[in-house]
Amino acid sequence: MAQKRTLDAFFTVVPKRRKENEPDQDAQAGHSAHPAYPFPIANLPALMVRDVASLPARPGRRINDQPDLDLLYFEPYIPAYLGKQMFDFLRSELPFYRVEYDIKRGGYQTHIVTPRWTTVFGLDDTSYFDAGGAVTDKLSTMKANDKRYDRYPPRPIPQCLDALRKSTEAATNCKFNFCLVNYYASGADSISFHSDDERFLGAEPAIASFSLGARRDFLMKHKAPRPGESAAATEARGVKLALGSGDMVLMRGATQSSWLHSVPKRTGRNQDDGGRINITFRRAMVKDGTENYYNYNVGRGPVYRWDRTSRQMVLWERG
Ligand SMILES: O=C(O)CCC(=O)C(=O)O
Ligand SMILES: [Fe+2]
Repeated sequence: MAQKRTLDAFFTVVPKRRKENEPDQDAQAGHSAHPAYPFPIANLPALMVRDVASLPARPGRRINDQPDLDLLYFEPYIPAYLGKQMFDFLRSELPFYRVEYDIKRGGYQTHIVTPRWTTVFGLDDTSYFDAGGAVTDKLSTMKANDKRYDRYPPRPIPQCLDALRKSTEAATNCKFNFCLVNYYASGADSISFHSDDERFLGAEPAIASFSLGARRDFLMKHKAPRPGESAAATEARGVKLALGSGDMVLMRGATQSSWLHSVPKRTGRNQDDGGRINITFRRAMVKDGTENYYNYNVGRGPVYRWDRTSRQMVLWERG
């Protein structure tokens, strides 16, 4: 019920719009525009783009001292001053969603309200955006025609996130075509134990995961061994990384197939330490990935946007 009260409160707040005579701080940098965006998304100012291009701030440290675990931990990847700027920028400029869906759990239909704000950009490896922004099939170079793209028209990764994607590709030797963003407004927002091992990512997917803003615990535990599998896995200890602003964890190899990860809720004194943004870069190989990511990170509900005055996500109304 707390969830419902919070949502009702959001509906009553109308986002503030820039007045005609107020300077647009992004005027010089411009915007990323696409018909599938709910609104144009501001570009990162040139100075920030320059700074992002010089990352990572530190080399990554390998963590592979446990069965099937292969992490590369950059602590940090983004220095504090830039992490703060990026946190404020992305929270203010991106469209966010509070996705709801129904699942069957233990024979019962359950309604899920995703316990965090989400948004997603990208397109799987079978297609690309042509110069005009049209989703185009790689093989035929014709406009892609597939029902999996119809429900949620794919959105190109905006410049403000693409700068970091390029840096991450260079630092990791991996390719990424998707960018998922989570915003945890407080300790009440969370992600439960799961693995990102969907078939559409292919075998041994590499996922780069950035933290900005409040420090939150990132917990990992080994999956139960499947029948006939070595019991060595059961000897694995849990992993706890207290991820700070600017940190990046690359999860690769057998990590997704063998381990679960979560960001648990925080209660008591730590609940209101401020928001946290998580950015993950991934590579979806096939169209099912595009459909799945938009379904669970954009969905069919309303768009929200950060309001600097009331300091909360408010319903965004086209206008
Ligand atoms: O917020 C995080 O650090 C983790 C997010 C995550 O696991 C996911 O989006 O799949
Ligand atoms: Fe995950």
